[in-house]
Amino acid sequence: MGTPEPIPDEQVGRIVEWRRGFDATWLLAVGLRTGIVHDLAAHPGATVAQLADRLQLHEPYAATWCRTAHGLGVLDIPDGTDGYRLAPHLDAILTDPTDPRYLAGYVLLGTEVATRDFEATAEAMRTGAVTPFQGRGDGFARLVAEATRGLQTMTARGLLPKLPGVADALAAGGAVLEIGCGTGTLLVAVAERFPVARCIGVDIDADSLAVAAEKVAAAGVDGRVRLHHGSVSEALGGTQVDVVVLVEVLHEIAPEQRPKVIIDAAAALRPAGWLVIVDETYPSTPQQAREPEFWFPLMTGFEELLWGNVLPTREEQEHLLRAAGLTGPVNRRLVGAGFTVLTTAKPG
Ligand SMILES: C[S@@+](CC[C@H](N)C(=O)[O-])C[C@H]1O[C@@H](n2cnc3c(N)ncnc32)[C@H](O)[C@@H]1O
Repeated sequence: MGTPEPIPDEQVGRIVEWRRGFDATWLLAVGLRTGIVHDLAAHPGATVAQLADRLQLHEPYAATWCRTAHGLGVLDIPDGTDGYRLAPHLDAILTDPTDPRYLAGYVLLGTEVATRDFEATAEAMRTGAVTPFQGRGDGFARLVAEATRGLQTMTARGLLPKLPGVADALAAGGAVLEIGCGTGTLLVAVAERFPVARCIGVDIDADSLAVAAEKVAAAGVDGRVRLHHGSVSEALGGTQVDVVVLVEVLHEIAPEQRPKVIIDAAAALRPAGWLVIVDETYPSTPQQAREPEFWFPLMTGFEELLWGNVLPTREEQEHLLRAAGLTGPVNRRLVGAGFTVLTTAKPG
């Protein structure tokens, strides 16, 4: 027996629910841009009048924002008060960039970037026009870095140090190569966590690398973090590293360039070194497109259509590893909203 056909009102309900998600995303963005979210994190229980006064807001608008946010479950009303506080955990998720669940950047990437890309999408559907990542400027690069910040934190703090041998190697002055290092958040986190480790970041986006250079200098780790604009083979010139990591990068690499990038990554690894890929896996079949684990990558594929991105399927990911001589076991697990973590050690 297949799934029963939905009745018309169920279909109406689904569309209204999607539309509510659109408004909820904008409500969060407005709350972040105006400072309401941060103010409530700092002053739980604030009244509308206090918020309006502190943030110089039009009070009736602030009241509507709070009433709506309360209705959506973004805010709670502490018992016996007429004030508001953020619902549990939303202070960390929306205001703490060091939290692995931080999502404010992702919300703002939706309203600042996806909204504009979607405006151009109907026309692009006819032309196939692309506005690539590279060349969108440093504001875009910074926003992407904020959107992926939780993943970078999770990778630097939780994932890399737990791979067999990696923490010891880095603590003893070993090296990490990040391909597609963007604005350098992960490199700085690794360099700070392992005070004698060496880090190499490679990217093809000059704007991102300029921001990365600022962050690396500000963190005082510029003696151990080297940034390179161009290819991995040029950056390494034959030296080998203990770990190669790519976070939200494989799907950003043009499909025809992927085999060389992964071959270069494998060549850069010392024997028994680890390749770590944190990315999104596109459904291979129409049936998979309806499975929850593929919903997030499915949306990314649509949202990043204009960036020229084509998300890899599981089969493509595995073929790339095998074709690069990475023939050992591939560990695959799903994290967060729909990210795939692939880890494999280079044969010894
Ligand atoms: C979504 S960003 C991720 C940046 C960073 N890893 C992060 O998590 O924020 C993807 C990055 O991959 C870079 N990239 C795309 N193709 C590349 C290639 N062939 N070699 C190196 N970097 C590449 C882009 O320029 C961009 O900085």
